[in-house]
Amino acid sequence: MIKVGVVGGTGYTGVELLRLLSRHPQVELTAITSRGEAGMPVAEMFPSLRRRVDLKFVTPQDAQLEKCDAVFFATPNGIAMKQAAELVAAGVRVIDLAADFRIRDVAEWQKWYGMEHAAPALVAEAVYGLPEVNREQIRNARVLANPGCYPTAVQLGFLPLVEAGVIDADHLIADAKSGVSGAGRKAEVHTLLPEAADSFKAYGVAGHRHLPEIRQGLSLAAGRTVGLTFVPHLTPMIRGIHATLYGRIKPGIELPDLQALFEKRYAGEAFVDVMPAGSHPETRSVRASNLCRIAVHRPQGGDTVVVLSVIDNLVKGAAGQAVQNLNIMFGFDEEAGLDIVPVSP
Ligand SMILES: NC(=O)C1=CN([C@@H]2O[C@H](COP(=O)(O)OP(=O)(O)OC[C@H]3O[C@@H](n4cnc5c(N)ncnc54)[C@H](OP(=O)(O)O)[C@@H]3O)[C@@H](O)[C@H]2O)C=CC1
Ligand SMILES: CC(=O)N[C@@H](CCC(=O)OP(=O)(O)O)C(=O)O
Repeated sequence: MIKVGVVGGTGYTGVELLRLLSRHPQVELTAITSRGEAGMPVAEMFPSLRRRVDLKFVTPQDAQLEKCDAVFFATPNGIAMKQAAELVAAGVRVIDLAADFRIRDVAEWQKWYGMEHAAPALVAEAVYGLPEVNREQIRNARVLANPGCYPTAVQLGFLPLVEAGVIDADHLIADAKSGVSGAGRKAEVHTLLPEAADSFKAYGVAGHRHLPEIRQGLSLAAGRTVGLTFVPHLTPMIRGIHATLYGRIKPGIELPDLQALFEKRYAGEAFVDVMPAGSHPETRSVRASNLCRIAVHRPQGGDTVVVLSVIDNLVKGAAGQAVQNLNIMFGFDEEAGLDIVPVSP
């Protein structure tokens, strides 16, 4: 058993972590924080956790955190970077669900996130936690940068094509749609029911902070800087991301069987399901699970490959992937606590 803490236990990814960790056979939940609700029983705020989580919220400064083997930060950007060094020095392994350690180029991070980085040295040692790419490095990570939700869906969809060098890496297009829980639990006008329901809109077309993260991952896979157009959309659903990805087949190459390429790339991956040729995966088919379902198409046998990639933003896009990373870091079965059948409907 390992002792685990969660900083930010009142948010959407925080409560999702608690749902998953409370049924994890090798985890003892030890400290769950809230700045405003310290002292309140966790199950009073989240009755879904009654009989599962028998702790009260503590403040983010609570000494219990330093006694944990691992601490998750399910907090806004810019929080983990201030607390991680102290925890790491105390022997705690840190898993950040925010973006503090995702971008290797600190100046680039500061540009996109609009703040000064408090722990550049930890950025250098942090491991980017996309298990399907970095499993070996994740095993020894002291600081784990859990990928963003859009970056998970987009990278998993593009990777087989980019690694094989079969599409024009200068002109990748990712058209992605997210449910409203992607914006978190904090009160904001654009996530109010009358604002978000029965409507559909793009945002961040001029530049979204996930663009440099996706570009970094795909550039490493391609061995050169890729060109990417990324357009996120807000859809009136609660959970889920649907990414529709477009790539131009390089002229004059001998194109491999695309279905076989994807099946081979993800053979043995517990959480990536390559659907049969011709499929149209639904976000509903991964709801509440750590799965990414992918389908690859080549419409009319033309020069464009279309990949459809779906995840639950709160699970494979956040808390589930974070637990998957914890499992790898501590040598547990990678599926421990994550053997979940998606909820449908
Ligand atoms: N929602 C999603 O789909 C995804 C989210 N993420 C990332 O995960 C992180 C959490 O997201 P989400 O759960 O949606 O956010 P929420 O807004 O729902 O929750 C944020 C949590 O952080 C706590 N918190 C806020 N400020 C501080 C602070 N200064 N110190 C300590 N705790 C603080 C809040 O608790 P309290 O106020 O009670 O202290 C709350 O529990 C974010 O960085 C987000 O970008 C990543 C992938 C997907
Ligand atoms: C729908 C929605 O608002 N989604 C959020 C992205 C999700 C998120 O929390 O960002 P990180 O993965 O970087 O932590 C957004 O576009 O800002």
